[in-house]
Amino acid sequence: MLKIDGLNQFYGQSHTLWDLSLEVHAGECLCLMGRNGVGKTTLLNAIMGQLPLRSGSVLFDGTELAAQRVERRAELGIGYVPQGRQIFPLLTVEENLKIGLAARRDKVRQIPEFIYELFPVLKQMRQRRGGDLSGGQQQQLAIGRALVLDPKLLILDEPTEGIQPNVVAEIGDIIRRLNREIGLTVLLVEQKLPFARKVGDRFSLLDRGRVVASGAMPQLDEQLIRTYLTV
Ligand SMILES: Nc1ncnc2c1ncn2[C@@H]1O[C@H](COP(=O)(O)OP(=O)(O)OP(=O)(O)O)[C@@H](O)[C@H]1O
Repeated sequence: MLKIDGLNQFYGQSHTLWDLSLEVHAGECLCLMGRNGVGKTTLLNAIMGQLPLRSGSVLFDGTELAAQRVERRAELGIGYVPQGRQIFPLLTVEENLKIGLAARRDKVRQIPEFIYELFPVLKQMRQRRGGDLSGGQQQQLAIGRALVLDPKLLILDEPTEGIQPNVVAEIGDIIRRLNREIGLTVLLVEQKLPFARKVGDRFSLLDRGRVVASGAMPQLDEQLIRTYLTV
């Protein structure tokens, strides 16, 4: 579904992603893992068109994204939950969710009821401002907003960062349900090992801007963890 090939990216003179190739297959949940600063967020920003690529290709469902305007990704069916959530604090929960509607391919302009079923707290708080929500509630809102456009691929950047354990578990259950029951393809950046093991089918490990190991989640063994994950 998403095929990244030979991607190189620079911040000024600093070569950050090196000949990076990666594939996310339809229907799977791929966990992109690695220590702080190895380039995980940079890769997601490059996929989302928020950073220029020096070279390489990002194919989504057969469309080359590198040449497309940023908004095209949502229109093609990529939902994105960025690091830090990026909720609009002065807009209500409902208004935040409606932002995702503009990109829907079927021109539906109403928030689908299943979003509120997945996240009942968003229904309860739909007239409250985004800035009034707790961190966990904001993360649910960010995921809800990405789902509103009815994506084929959901990309999440560390959705558990700074969130209470009970909400982390809830978010894990929801990602798993979306993936296994609805068949939504997921690309997840995650540092928490138990969470990654729970929701991921496969992993790809990044180190200094390169993919250094990939495989089925049970193949993520102690040696890989020691070499590329623990600090
Ligand atoms: N806007 C920027 N300008 C210059 N260098 C940057 C910029 N953003 C990130 N970097 C550098 O690029 C490298 C990769 O950063 P990136 O944020 O992609 O890593 P990460 O794996 O997502 O880390 P984290 O888990 O801390 O978010 C780091 O060395 C970082 O300092």
